[in-house]
Amino acid sequence: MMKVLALTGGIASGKSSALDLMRQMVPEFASFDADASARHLLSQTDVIDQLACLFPEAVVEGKIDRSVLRQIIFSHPPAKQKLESLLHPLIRKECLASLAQARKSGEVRLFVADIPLFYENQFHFGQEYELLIAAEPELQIHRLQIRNGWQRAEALAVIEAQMSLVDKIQLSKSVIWNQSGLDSLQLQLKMFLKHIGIEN
Ligand SMILES: CC(C)(COP(=O)(O)OP(=O)(O)OC[C@H]1O[C@@H](n2cnc3c(N)ncnc32)[C@H](O)[C@@H]1O)[C@@H](O)C(=O)NCCC(=O)NCCS
Ligand SMILES: Nc1ncnc2c1ncn2[C@@H]1O[C@H](COP(=O)(O)OP(=O)(O)OP(=O)(O)O)[C@@H](O)[C@H]1O
Repeated sequence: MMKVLALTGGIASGKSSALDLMRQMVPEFASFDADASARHLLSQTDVIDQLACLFPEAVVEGKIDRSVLRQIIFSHPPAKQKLESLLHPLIRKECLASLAQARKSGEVRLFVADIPLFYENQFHFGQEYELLIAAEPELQIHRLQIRNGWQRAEALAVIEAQMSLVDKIQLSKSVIWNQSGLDSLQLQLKMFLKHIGIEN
């Protein structure tokens, strides 16, 4: 029987790292990545055409400049809402299609959807389990400075636009603290998977 898990957490909390580890730990594994879905959608002509009307400065030579778009939406809440109204229904559709495909294959033991805004948007897709990857804001900022080369203010703009860690912890059924090394993350994931009946 396939288990369906929603994986969430703030920016740079370690969701992709957790997803990669689970992929290595569980042989019959399938996943959906909402950020990858958004990137794919932003390369489609019909979406680019709509964004060219909404945010002309974010379209350069017929392509979306994601860095410009990020600066627009995180400094202007109504712009963020417009982008989300366009993309979220499409991301949701892709998530449901990916889940349906995993079910149909009959070979998947664990399906994980990495949904950064799972709690902000009440992005329910038929998940049976929810797992929050938690890291404190100072560590998120540090990781973004290193991984993305961002300034502190750029990182803070995104973190402040997301639900606070405390609020997410209150909503979440399971939490993994990702504040030390990958070994600790892997160990906690192993325990979580055992808890939901997936031995590895
Ligand atoms: C703003 C965009 C163009 C920035 O692209 P970029 O390549 O710099 O970032 P990437 O897509 O890898 O996202 C990184 C992280 O930013 C955060 N983030 C992205 N969009 C949002 C948002 N609308 N609200 C709050 N945080 C967000 C998430 O933590 C995400 O994991 C892009 O994130 C986007 O298209 N966002 C809108 C779609 C969306 O809401 N995605 C989240 C899916 S649930
Ligand atoms: N336990 C850890 N130990 C050391 N580095 C880590 C750990 N977890 C994550 N990182 C690093 O922190 C950064 C963010 O991690 P990751 O990309 O997994 O987060 P994310 O939540 O998927 O990010 P985003 O929301 O931006 O897509 C990466 O550079 C990753 O290598």
